[in-house]
Amino acid sequence: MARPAARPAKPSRPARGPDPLGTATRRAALRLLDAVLRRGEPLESALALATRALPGGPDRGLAHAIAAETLRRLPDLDALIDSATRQRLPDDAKARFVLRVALVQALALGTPPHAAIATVLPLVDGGPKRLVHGVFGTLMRGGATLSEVPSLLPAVAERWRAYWGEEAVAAAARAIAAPPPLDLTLRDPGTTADWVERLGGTSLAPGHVRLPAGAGAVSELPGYAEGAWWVQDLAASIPARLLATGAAPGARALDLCAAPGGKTLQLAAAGYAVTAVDVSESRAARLRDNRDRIGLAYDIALADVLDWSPGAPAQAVLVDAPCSATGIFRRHPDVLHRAGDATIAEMAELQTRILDRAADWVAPGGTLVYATCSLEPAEGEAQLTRFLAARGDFALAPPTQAELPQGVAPTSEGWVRTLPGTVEAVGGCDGFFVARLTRL
Ligand SMILES: C[S@@+](CC[C@H](N)C(=O)[O-])C[C@H]1O[C@@H](n2cnc3c(N)ncnc32)[C@H](O)[C@@H]1O
Repeated sequence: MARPAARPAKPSRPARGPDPLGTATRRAALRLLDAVLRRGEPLESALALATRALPGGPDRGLAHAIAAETLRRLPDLDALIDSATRQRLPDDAKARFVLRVALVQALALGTPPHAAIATVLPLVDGGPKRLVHGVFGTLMRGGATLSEVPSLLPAVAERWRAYWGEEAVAAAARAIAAPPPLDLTLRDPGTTADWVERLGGTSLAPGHVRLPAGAGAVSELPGYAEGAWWVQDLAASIPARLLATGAAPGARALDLCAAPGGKTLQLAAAGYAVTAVDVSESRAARLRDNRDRIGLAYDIALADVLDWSPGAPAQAVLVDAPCSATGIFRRHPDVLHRAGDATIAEMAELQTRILDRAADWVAPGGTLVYATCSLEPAEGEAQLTRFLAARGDFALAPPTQAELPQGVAPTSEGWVRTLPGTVEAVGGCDGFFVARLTRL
């Protein structure tokens, strides 16, 4: 029998030497972009693995900043790249990724152009180095700039234009450009004026303090160590505000989908005996950490709401449902790249299952609040319309103006919808849908 011919040895890839100074950070930024854009992972979840080779916090922070700013500016960066290449680079070409990272540094992050390109060129080793160098050089010599207000991704702009109109799309683009303020929720709303003064902030509601962007490290701010407040966007504070009204001390509240626990803390501070349920172990750990730091009491159940059930119905039930999270795009620009029609439909289906199950745990005369940090009506308005049509034993309990922050009003339907233009003149807020219902 003839022996099979020996296979020619594969040329082995030369081992990669150590990265030149600064390149390891850009390599990590590239890995983050790859995780978000090619694999659909959340930027924050990809961070630990992508940056594990970096020596410390500042390098990790820079890798994160490069990736986040690239995601904010992606349509404009790509338009520049396309304007300088004869043949369009495929969306997933390494050269395009590397050019995005070089350009965002030079045009948005203040890195000198020679450093921006020198630190990324080793990333295309064995690839089209000359092309990358050439495109970058052409754009720099031609005085390329990025517009002050970034362009929204076309698919997102089209979706939101259809739902919310042109002005909301323009406000969303402006919101991407401006770093959002820091919102704090106070453990004791009665101390609002004191904390506004101590922290040098402003307030749009009892128990709320707003500090300008860049207020410094959160853990260094007065009141952090003593647990006087926690970080929570103004819009995110609305769902629990609607349950705090008329809370009977010691009444039972279920906070389903609770971690990291901003709303759990509000409910506990309002006097409820809260059970906080979440399926994620790592996120539930933050429920514990926050409880320890703030010094409020609540029970934590690590469980899937679709399997779990409470021993008895509760006076208050909060469903802050998992969602596409497109309403938090200012702090998490990756959501806009990851949440397409399929994700939105998948999340809406999960929300339906959670909401329908949770509704049965509301005691007669009790209150149910349903909320999502999404700008997609399928996860808000349509979800509630469906629920109300199916459940004659629930009725909307519209919020009063006094229950809502300044600048936020209930809609004519009787729920709350915050949009990119909401309170824009004083720093804006996340996009949320919130509805309160009473069980008859
Ligand atoms: C929007 S976040 C909650 C934010 C939280 N309410 C707060 O204010 O800090 C949604 C949460 O739902 C949790 N989750 C998703 N599916 C779940 C399920 N089937 N059962 C329980 N929790 C779930 C996720 O782990 C996530 O922490």
